Amino acid sequence: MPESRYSDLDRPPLSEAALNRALVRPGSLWTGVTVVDSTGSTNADLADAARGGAPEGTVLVAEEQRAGRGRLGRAWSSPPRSGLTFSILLRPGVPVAAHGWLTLLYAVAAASAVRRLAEVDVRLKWPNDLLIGERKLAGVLAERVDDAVIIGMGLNVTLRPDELPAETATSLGIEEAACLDRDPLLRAVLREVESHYRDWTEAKGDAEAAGLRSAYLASSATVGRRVRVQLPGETTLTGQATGIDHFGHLQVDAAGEQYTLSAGDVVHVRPAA
Ligand SMILES: O=C(O)CCCC[C@@H]1SC[C@@H]2NC(=O)N[C@@H]21
Repeated sequence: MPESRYSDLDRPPLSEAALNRALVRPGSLWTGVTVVDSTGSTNADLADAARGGAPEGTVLVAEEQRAGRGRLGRAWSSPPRSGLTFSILLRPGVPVAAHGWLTLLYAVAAASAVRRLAEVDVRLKWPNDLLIGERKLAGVLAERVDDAVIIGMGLNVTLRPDELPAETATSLGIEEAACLDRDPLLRAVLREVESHYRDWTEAKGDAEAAGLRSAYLASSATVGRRVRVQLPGETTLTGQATGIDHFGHLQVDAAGEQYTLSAGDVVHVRPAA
């Protein structure tokens, strides 16, 4: 893996004031952006805030997380100011059955923003990992708290190879991306999330009508591939990923048997024949 060109000196802090000026406006989804130096987990903090009645559109960004949470009980870690670790609070007034699409919506929006600003080819591993090639650039974690949904994202920006949690991960610095400035990256992701979220809520959670299903499929690195899926528990399923259903679930053909998966850890085995 090539060395990153970036050092700790290239890790300036985020500006809370600038982010609020850019994002919090009349009619905007975003109601306030808070940047903290260090916390356990921005998802956990916003879950507490949601229980306390915090409004939709609350954004919490941490320069450092000491107990960042990942999908399937994993951890998410990155050195201070080397990535973007942030969460948003939504209170979607659409049927709960459609909420499965929220993480996919977030991944589509983030991929589009990063692609545009950083000029890298980002694709999505189901359900919501952002990949460059086969390496993970970012992950998304959604958690429900009563009628609220907290969605957190970790995006590797200037991490060096020795700072990555695994050989299967990467960062924008390592990929020699056109933008390594976290302020515009964060703004672009949140603006894109807002736009997709508006379309989706106006379509009452119908991903087809909102154009979300086709947008997800266009960015998918999983559909059409042979996959091995670690299901919750000890079960593994190997087969061909054939599509995404009405609920955002992955459809897999395993030796002629059709499966629909709502959760799981996907490994891309090899390209589709
Ligand atoms: O790929 C994954 O497993 C999801 C990772 C999500 C990490 C982010 S970082 C900000 C937010 N706060 C957390 O504790 N987790 C998410």
